[in-house]
Amino acid sequence: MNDPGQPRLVATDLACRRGDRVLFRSLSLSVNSGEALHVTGANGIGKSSLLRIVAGLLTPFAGKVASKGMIGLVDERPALDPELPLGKTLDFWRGIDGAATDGEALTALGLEPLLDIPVRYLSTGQRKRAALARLMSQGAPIWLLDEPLNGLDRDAVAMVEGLVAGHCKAGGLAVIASHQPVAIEGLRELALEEYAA
Ligand SMILES: Nc1ncnc2c1ncn2[C@@H]1O[C@H](COP(=O)(O)OP(=O)(O)OP(=O)(O)O)[C@@H](O)[C@H]1O
Repeated sequence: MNDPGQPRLVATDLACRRGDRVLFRSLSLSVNSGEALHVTGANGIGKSSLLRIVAGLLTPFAGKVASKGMIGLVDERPALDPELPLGKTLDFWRGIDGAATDGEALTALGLEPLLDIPVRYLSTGQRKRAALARLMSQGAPIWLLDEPLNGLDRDAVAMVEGLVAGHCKAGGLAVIASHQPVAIEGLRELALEEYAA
């Protein structure tokens, strides 16, 4: 039985329709504190749509999502002002999030040498790491990560896998949509398949 004080995510009988296409139907998932779920499937199958539904950014065609704990989402659109130096835009979010772990996140993600560089000049992998730093400083127990390993080199992939594993070990939970293999102990898989009407 899950402790009522711990984060939890439950989706029941979800259906998702985009345009005139049903992407999935009767999809349920449950992720408890300490667990990570890897959502896999072909391009366009609906992984990002599922994460957006779980985050409350997209209304499901059917079904419902219940969550306990704040949700943090990292996707292809990091909310980092492209004109500002990285340090300043992370400071902006730290002011809003009010969390005190930013220094830890910067070190963990190797971002300290990049703080004076405008976000628009950062490489794909650097920008991804910056978005993860913002997520870490947010202090949300529920992490929704859409392709978090895209653009990362091998060392950075291992670093992010370690951060997610550490987050779960500390009582958080994570849902990761990724084409790439994700090496996290105990990771469960939810494989999305083509929906046949
Ligand atoms: N706003 C929209 N209106 C209509 N269709 C959309 C919209 N956004 C996405 N789609 C379609 O929904 C389908 C699923 O998209 P989604 O981004 O969820 O897939 P995905 O599994 O994350 O893909 P990828 O692996 O390529 O990132 C795609 O066919 C896409 O074209």
